Amino acid sequence: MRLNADALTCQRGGRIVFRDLSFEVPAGEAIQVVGRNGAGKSSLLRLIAGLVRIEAGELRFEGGDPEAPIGEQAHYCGHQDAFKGALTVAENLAFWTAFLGSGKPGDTSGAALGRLGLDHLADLPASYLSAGQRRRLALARLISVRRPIWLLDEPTAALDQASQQVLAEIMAEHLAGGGLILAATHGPLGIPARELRIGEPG
Ligand SMILES: Nc1ncnc2c1ncn2[C@@H]1O[C@H](COP(=O)(O)OP(=O)(O)OP(=O)(O)O)[C@@H](O)[C@H]1O
Repeated sequence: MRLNADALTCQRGGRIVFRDLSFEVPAGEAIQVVGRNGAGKSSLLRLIAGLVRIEAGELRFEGGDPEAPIGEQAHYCGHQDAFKGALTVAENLAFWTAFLGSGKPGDTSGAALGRLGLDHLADLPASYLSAGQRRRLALARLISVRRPIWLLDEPTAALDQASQQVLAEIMAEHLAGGGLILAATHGPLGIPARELRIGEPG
């Protein structure tokens, strides 16, 4: 599998964010998207996820499912963690597992909660979670449903050292299993990654 971006241009609010951006991500590789504030790192991840329109250029996912949009073969973890505060931690993850996995049988959400150290909080309403716990719940989706492309926007934000280590292990396992990762971050990612710098003048 390989994600190919060819001369991508992204426009938001009538202004060009980046243009002619080309790169490729082979299976088993992580890309760290870096650049100044406003360079378009989040926009790039959202564009790959299918949440922002491609203004020009082309995005292809070789070896993926030709029938499915790339966004449906990707996990997108953005800045905002999408949960219903009144539902418990376990209920929120069960919802996302069914939704993202198209309701396929085999509930892997219990194991995912354990891996992210949330099993003792499973029955707590999500609104009671701390910032780092919320982020861990968002990341639990990555392993409760298997998708080859991971698009992670500042994934280590709010995570303590131990949780950053768990995330690094999960990412390394995903790469070892032939997955791809694009992560936008200002800090270290915790795994070997190739740098993709965007938004530089010229
Ligand atoms: N919904 C939107 N409508 C219009 N413009 C937007 C929208 N979202 C982002 N932008 C603009 O797109 C540009 C790129 O924003 P983006 O969030 O992708 O940058 P970033 O590199 O992720 O920044 P940061 O490091 O601050 O997170 C910015 O100039 C921003 O103002």
